[in-house]
Amino acid sequence: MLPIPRIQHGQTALNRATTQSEATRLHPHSADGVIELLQITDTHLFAGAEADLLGIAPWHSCRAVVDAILEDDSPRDLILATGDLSQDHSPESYRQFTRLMAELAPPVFWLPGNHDDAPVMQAELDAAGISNAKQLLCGNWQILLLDTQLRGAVHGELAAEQLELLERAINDYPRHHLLVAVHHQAVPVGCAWLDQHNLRNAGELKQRLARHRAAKVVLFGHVHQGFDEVHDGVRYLASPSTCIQFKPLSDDFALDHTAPGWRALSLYPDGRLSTQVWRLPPDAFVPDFSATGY
Ligand SMILES: Nc1ncnc2c1ncn2[C@@H]1O[C@@H]2COP(=O)(O)O[C@H]2[C@H]1O
Ligand SMILES: [Fe+2]
Repeated sequence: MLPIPRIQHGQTALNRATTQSEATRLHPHSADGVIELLQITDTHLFAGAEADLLGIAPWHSCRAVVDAILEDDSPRDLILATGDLSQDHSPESYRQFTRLMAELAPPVFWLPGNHDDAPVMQAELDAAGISNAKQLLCGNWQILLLDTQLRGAVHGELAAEQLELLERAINDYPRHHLLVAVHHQAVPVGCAWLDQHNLRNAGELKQRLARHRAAKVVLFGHVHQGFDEVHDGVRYLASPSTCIQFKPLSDDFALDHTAPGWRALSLYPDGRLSTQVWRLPPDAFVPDFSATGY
């Protein structure tokens, strides 16, 4: 009798993904080894497409973002969905997400945000054939998707096993450039109300990144605004949400008058990167402030 093939941890149903040890290998489309990726974050979807979040319907704004991405047919290698995919935690809200993502060709990888119900999320994304891989090797880059969710809290924390995953990834692939994706911000973004809801043990992340000698990028969601700063040699990047935007540099909770968006990144084999925030046209899905009160 032939042995039953053993599915290794990290293996996915994706065409272009093969597995070695715990990491999932992806092969960049481009012959020169540049990795093209998109960040989509904080979709905050409900079960119902018409449901409202502070003056806009997140399904419709996410639908418009997917349409805008589809207008540009340049090849992409992967999409990172950095949490708060659901607003109401319902299985149907995750099915709304998987149906929208199914329209985009590249494989999607994900991590949970403070709003997500991780078991429901995983069940629905698994059922839709979306990979649960959290350690990717793509060309000269390693991409890690870490879980910062602390159940019941708005702020985040990296649990011991997440820190071990990071430590192991750095030890196993010291020459790969490293992109760590998380939900919560590890550096202040300048909004006092939101910076209380940060990654509480960011120091643990920073200590480990400081030991890594190749390029280092931390990509996060949660802040519903674009962000791009370098701290101690680490590039910290965030994307606008596909729904509501928070007002930059505001001490108190306030919405911004900017349109929903996403981030595109090109990761070069030598560790450089280029990146750009894209948004829907001005005034698209900007809430009526007189109605929401913010
Ligand atoms: N009016 C508000 N004032 C303060 N916090 C809020 C308000 N509305 C929503 N929030 C919370 O702030 C959180 C920050 O981003 P989240 O998307 O995690 O979800 C948000 C809500 O949990
Ligand atoms: Fe969010």
